[in-house]
Amino acid sequence: MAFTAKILLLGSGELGREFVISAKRLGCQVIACDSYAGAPAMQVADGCEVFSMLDGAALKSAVEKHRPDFVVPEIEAIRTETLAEVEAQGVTVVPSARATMMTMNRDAIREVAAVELGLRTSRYRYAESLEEVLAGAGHTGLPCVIKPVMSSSGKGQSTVRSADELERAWDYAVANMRGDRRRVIVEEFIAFDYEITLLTVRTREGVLFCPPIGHRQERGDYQESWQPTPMSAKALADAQDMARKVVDNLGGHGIFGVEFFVKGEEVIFSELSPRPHDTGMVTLISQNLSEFDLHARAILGLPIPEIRLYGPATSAVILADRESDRFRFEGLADALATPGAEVPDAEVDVRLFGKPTTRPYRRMGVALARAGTVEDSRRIAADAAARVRIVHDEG
Ligand SMILES: Nc1ncnc2c1ncn2[C@@H]1O[C@H](COP(=O)(O)OP(=O)(O)OP(=O)(O)O)[C@@H](O)[C@H]1O
Ligand SMILES: NCC(=O)N[C@@H]1O[C@H](COP(=O)([O-])[O-])[C@@H](O)[C@H]1O
Ligand SMILES: [Mg+2]
Repeated sequence: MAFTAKILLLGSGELGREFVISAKRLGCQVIACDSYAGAPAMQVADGCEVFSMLDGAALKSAVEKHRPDFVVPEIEAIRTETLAEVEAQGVTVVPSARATMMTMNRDAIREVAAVELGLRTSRYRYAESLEEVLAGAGHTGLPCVIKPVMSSSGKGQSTVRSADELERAWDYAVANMRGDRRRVIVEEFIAFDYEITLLTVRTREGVLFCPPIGHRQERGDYQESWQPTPMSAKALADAQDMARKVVDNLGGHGIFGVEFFVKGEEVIFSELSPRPHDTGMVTLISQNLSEFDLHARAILGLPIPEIRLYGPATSAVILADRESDRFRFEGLADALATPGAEVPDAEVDVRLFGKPTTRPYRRMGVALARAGTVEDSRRIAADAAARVRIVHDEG
């Protein structure tokens, strides 16, 4: 069998699963890796390996065993020193070993954005002790947001409104941080009007943008995302300009999810993922090429003649509420029948990720909706998501 390319995927969640489908449609062979067996992307890949992505030796031996053309990170927490070694040996790390290293560490990417590129960010300080947290909050003012430098999906993150909450926020960050650096970023709380993800594709021919995605977060994790989100031409141009500067600095080819806060006409850079973004799952229904298709094409050097929005669309998450490995979904038929006759142009779809276990707030699926307006698509996607119920078999 002749494959277009061989890909080693590091992380095998829902984003990886859709990426595998896109890459396999273009004739790639994909080996999916994660720390547990039966992960979502493994179920649709050609092969799999189970090891911790933070285990450098295991990562190296997976690369040696499979000899991939591309190593494609899907999660943030990866032994990035090993990726640098792999890259030095001639394997393409997507988008680049440096990009994965910089974005895994909030302090590293913040230095690039705020200091090297001079982009507008929130005021911030780093802290490695409670004393430094107190000093940091003195610099940013209250409220402030405290986040481990290594974490994602809001883990270990809290917003502090009064000084007596700082100690709890520090303890919470330390207890939920990944990796071995006891370090947090203390950020000025931005009372933004709205926040966006600007999906930015870096290809051999240049940089392309998807229409901006708006989203709503709870506990630092996204609940719904919609596309397009209304923005002034000036704010969009500013966001695109900043996104281009950051991705050009990071280099390589692929899709990036660049996050901004917008307040009035002011656009504030927050952070970015050098890979498909969770809020970008809306593109599974909104665009001619999803963020996963775009990532695959950019990596493989295939043309992207046009990114076309089919119409306003929303993704809404389906979350679990407890820890369990004995559960099933109910209401799928009901969800797919949303919205019935009253919105004739609407389309609804569901993605269930196939995660083997539930835990509180774990994302198990998304409902997708496209309609005549963003408001209609939000309402329909929320309805459809609510109709999918996770039922637990007791005993
Ligand atoms: N400085 C801030 N001011 C106001 N809100 C903030 C600030 N920092 C973070 N938030 C809120 O928390 C959300 C999550 O923050 P952030 O993106 O930094 O965390 P994350 O753990 O990297 O999440 P993910 O990995 O899902 O992108 C933001 O999308 C925003 O809604
Ligand atoms: N914000 C990052 C993000 O959404 N990442 C996605 O979640 C998966 C982990 O899910 P899990 O924690 O339920 O295993 C990751 O593998 C990735 O697909
Ligand atoms: Mg984020």
